[in-house]
Amino acid sequence: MNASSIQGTNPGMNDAILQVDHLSMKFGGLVAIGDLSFTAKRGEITALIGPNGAGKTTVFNCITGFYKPSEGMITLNRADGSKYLLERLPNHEIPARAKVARTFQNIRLFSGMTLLENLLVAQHNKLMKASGYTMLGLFGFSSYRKASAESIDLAKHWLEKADLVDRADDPAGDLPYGAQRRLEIARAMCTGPELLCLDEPAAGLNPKESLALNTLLMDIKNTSGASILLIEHDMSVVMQISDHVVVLEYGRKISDGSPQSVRTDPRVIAAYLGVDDEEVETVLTEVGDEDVIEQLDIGPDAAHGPGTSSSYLAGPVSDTVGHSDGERVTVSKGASKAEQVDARAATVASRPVASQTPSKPAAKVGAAKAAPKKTAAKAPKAKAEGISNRLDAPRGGKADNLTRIKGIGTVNEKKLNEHGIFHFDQIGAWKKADVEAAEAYLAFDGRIAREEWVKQAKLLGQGKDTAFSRRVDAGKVATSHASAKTGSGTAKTANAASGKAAAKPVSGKRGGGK
Ligand SMILES: Nc1ncnc2c1ncn2[C@@H]1O[C@H](COP(=O)(O)OP(=O)(O)OP(=O)(O)O)[C@@H](O)[C@H]1O
Repeated sequence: MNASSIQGTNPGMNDAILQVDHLSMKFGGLVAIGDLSFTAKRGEITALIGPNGAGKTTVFNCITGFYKPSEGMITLNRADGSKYLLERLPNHEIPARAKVARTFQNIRLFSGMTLLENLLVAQHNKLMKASGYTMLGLFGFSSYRKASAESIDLAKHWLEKADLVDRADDPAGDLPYGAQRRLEIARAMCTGPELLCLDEPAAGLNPKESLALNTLLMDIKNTSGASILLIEHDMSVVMQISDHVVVLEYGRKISDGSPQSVRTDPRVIAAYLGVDDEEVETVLTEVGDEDVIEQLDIGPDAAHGPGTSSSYLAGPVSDTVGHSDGERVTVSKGASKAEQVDARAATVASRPVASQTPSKPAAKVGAAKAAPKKTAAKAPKAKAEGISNRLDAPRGGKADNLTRIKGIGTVNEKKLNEHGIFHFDQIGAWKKADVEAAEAYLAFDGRIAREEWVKQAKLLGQGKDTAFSRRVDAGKVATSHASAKTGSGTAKTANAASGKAAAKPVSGKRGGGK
């Protein structure tokens, strides 16, 4: 036993299979994860969601040993009572000893090998051990024969579960995309995990394939004893199969609870919509969800969200974050939409009771204007006007659907339009000064460059697609446009046109998979 394994100190079943305590991960000056704590319960499906760049994959990389966290503790409680501190375990030991398996955003199968071979390769360690790490396997050593037969049985078992047994002898590369995703999960299950970590398993799947995936995941949960930690942007998957949802924004936890509670959490809605502080409540009112507006008036729900003095948020997000080694790094001001909702809720909650009239959303919009205004992120108007290729109106009276650019939601598209930006080629031609000017009024410090809007816009302007625009066009991402590829219109008219798209902001994503 070493420091990473605490065998026998915790006999019996621990309710939590995974406990993440005060996890932080920084890359240079960027805090990708900041003081994150959450628990995944044994036998449950826990979803980790959040807009692009929220830090979800980084959390997975810390759990599976790809990254060593800057701070914090990740404890894996196995069913036999042993505990593993994953941040201390060498990454090659995490699957074997802690029994954690993962899949990746991009499919990593051996495409030239058959399905069966892919599943046998996953059991390589077991077979090597049975061969005594020699060539005895080749000579029919009995322990190897037995292990080999067991491996084949296990592979067949998971091929059946994944509804792929008929294609066991086909090359993996010949499978349709959705089937390849299921094969990856089957392969991970062949390693006998207690915790299965899946990074965007539904990305790029059509509705039928999504359904097959849901069925497989529910089957794993109900019959294998494995618990699942899921990163997913497809909210139809998250809401249907998750027991518990943890929401990240800019590396901080902004909500944690049942799918229903998270779905109606104003912080989550604000984070996904990507609006700025003046618009948070306006958007919620436009969304027309009385429950959400009500919550905004009475303040955060202490049962699942951060309270006013909450440790959930680990300090102000738009602030300077201290680290144990003395280094201080800055998270861009005004970055967190969730925090803006909290600030607004606190302001509204401090109003005299008589002024709180929950049945009059219009009055609440008025009250919202009393909330603190953003300061540093808001630039002088002159700077905001400084984009070189503004137009007075869209060419031919028709704007491009800018929400096909990963990072631009309906609210920001509306703002861009208001500032004379209607077309992909305009954004594609932006120079550094234009990007800065746009960031000034969008309050997006550095995000336009990080999300590569210019590069995306160039491609889209040439009539090409990006992975994200394909997701928008396939209806996988909420958009303001009736027809994803064309048209424009304001967020308001779009909400009216697309009905539920706006009323259920959590059902879309602000960006797409990598
Ligand atoms: N190796 C790295 N070096 C520097 N920055 C990194 C690295 N890995 C991630 N980041 C940054 O950390 C932040 C979180 O990234 P991460 O990939 O974890 O987000 P995510 O929530 O998984 O996003 P997505 O939904 O787009 O996959 C981003 O700003 C990203 O650019």
